[in-house]
Amino acid sequence: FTSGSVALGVKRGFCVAAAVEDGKVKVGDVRKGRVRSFQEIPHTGRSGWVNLLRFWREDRFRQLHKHMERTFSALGPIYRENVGTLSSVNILLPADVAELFQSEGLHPRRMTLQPWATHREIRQHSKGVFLKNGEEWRSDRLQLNKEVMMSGAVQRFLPLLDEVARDFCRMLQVRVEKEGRSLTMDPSPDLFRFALEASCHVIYGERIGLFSSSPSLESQKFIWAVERMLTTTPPLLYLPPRLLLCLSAPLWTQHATAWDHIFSHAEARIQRGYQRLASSQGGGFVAGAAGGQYPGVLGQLMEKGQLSLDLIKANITELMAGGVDTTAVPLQFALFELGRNPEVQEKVRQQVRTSWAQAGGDPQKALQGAPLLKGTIKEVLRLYPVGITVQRYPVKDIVLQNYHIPAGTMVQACLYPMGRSSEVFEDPLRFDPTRWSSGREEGRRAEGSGFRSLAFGFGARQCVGRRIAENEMQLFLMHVSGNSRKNEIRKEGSGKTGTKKAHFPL
Ligand code: HEM
Repeated sequence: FTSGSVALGVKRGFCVAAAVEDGKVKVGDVRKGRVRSFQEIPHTGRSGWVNLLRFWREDRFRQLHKHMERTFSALGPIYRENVGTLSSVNILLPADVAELFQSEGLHPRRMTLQPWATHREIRQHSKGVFLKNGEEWRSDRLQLNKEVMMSGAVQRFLPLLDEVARDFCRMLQVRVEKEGRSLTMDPSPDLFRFALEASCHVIYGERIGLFSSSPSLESQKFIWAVERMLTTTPPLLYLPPRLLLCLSAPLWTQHATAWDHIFSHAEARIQRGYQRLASSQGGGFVAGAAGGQYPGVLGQLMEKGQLSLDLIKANITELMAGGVDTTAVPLQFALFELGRNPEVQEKVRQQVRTSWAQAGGDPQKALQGAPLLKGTIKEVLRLYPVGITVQRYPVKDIVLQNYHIPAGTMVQACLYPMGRSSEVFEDPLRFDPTRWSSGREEGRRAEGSGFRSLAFGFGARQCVGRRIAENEMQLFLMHVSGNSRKNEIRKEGSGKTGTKKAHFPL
């Protein structure tokens, strides 16, 4: 992760919106050369199958972010790509993303992750918001928003995340004390446990004891299953899953088995949650009646009864699958960046300490008083985005970089190259959480600058777990870095892929 920033080879086109009228680009404008045609967009080769072969041969699936960065450098700020059965238009400038966002419609659509969808279909599981589209998606999504996105929901689940973050720090402190003066460790397994413990507490209202000296093997297996499911997804995206299923291809079998495991883990906990709630309410669910205690997202959805049990299961399983790697990996990068930028770490720590002292023990107030925590997370996700693209299918014709994009084309905002582009960010490789502070000049650097922080996607279809993830990560950093004067994070080792070890001295 030490590459240079993206230098764009082509100048930006002129005013994009002028040629679109009533959702259609005027044919005359295309013919007269005012707007260039779709076919003229620079591309990486016409044959999707030849490209797919190249991807396999050069192992590009694991380096897709680098491939995109290189391609933008070579072809400019927009290019087309066909790989296997998929075709996309790729963009990275905020003004273009803003244009895309304006044409996403009432039911925004992402690229379907076909292997995930095929798994649900062959096992006859319902789909959750991640895989649904249209009105079906919207009606589930509105229910979920109430439980995980709205400010009332955040207030309900924040104390649960705070409890898990504090316990994690206590466990770390005990380890530091046992080790003597300092502790050097690979934080990765602990971060995954932290993320799973936090997810289970918020989603099921249940602590699962992952910080004990003998955490359960079942939970470890769940973590492995999520990792296996995620690593087998990219190569499967470009091949028809049903064909692989017929051939019993090992890649497909591994993928489907990983999903089966994720489903059975969720199923067992949902059953337990159901029984717990039923017994606490004498057999029937009444909204808000679980003894006044917050019963977790699952309990809330069951109490309200607006979604069928089947849909609750589908959505809860997706929340669980989406909730572990997504926060554990950025936290690892946060430790890495804070470790190798001690002056930034000190600034964050100072702000956290002051805020903590003024917050009177209220974690939400403490977070609000320490905006550098939010800046740190934004900065980590800018440099190391979890999902490297956000895709949409515009519902009307649009013009990007002066090229005609017909409605229904898959357009991807490429987050990794955007985060490292010097056209979009000043000194892009510098880790600087203050660049997100309000009033900083840089905020106005690029046109459409509201569309520079896109790690959670945008609009009505943005990440539904966003508030859980942001608060979970910020509380973790608050407790690990600032709450105790003793915790100072140092980076140890020099692994190519980021943090090898974190060092916590007394
Ligand atoms: C750093 C952490 C995370 C990042 C960067 C992230 C990123 C994303 C992105 C980019 C999308 C697509 C949004 C779009 O199309 O505009 C998404 C969707 C989604 N995420 Fe996350 N996510 C994170 C954490 C989580 C967590 C903790 C959960 C569950 C608790 C979760 C559950 C979901 C679900 C269910 C969707 C589909 C939403 C829909 O289509 O309506 N994510 N996420």
